[in-house]
Amino acid sequence: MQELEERIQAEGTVKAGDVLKVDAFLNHQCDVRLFDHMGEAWAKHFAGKTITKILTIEASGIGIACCAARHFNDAPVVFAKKAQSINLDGDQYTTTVYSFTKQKEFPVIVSKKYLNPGDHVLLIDDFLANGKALRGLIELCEEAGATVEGIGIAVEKGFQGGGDRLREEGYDVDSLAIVESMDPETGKIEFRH
Ligand SMILES: O=P(O)(O)OC[C@H]1O[C@H](OP(=O)(O)OP(=O)(O)O)[C@H](O)[C@@H]1O
Ligand SMILES: O=c1[nH]c(=O)c2nc[nH]c2[nH]1
Repeated sequence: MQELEERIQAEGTVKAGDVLKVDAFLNHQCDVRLFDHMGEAWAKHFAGKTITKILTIEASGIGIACCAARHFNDAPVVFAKKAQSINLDGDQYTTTVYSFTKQKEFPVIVSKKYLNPGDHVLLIDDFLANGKALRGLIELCEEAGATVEGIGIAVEKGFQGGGDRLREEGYDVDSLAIVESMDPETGKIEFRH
């Protein structure tokens, strides 16, 4: 998606440790017009698939998933929580996920009320790196007996391999920008096309 690639080139910075910082528009300050265009692009890619639910993981996927939902017949958005809470009641699907930016394991929890065997799920997230977050979400869908229809990602870091492993397994992964290489010394960012 040209618009997203241009924003990454203009406003993204490359940090040590394979970190791309795009918090000016994607995952701290949020450009909702861009999010809307991203939703439009996923709706085009996944046209023909019936999506009954959008599933994401807190925190950064939530805003993007909500904007995307407007392009999928206002499908309900469920976000997996990364902490137990007194506000979480009843039966839950749970697993654990290693967080890339926080560098520790988190529980990943969805109430059984909000993910059902009949659901056809679109997974949405801001970043795909090693694929740990998506593995967690896929596991929750498997526990629930829900079908994963596709995966929409804003920025995939292709060199970390998580996306290609999922594609090899047959998942339809639509990443709107795939970073092929990035250099913290020069700041150079190259995309896969
Ligand atoms: O493919 P992976 O290696 O799993 O990396 C991608 C995940 O990493 C980030 O989550 P993180 O917990 O780091 O931060 P967040 O709270 O901003 O969502 C991002 O939002 C994705 O969910
Ligand atoms: O802001 C972010 N930058 C990254 O490089 C990254 N990888 C996973 N999650 C990420 N979030």
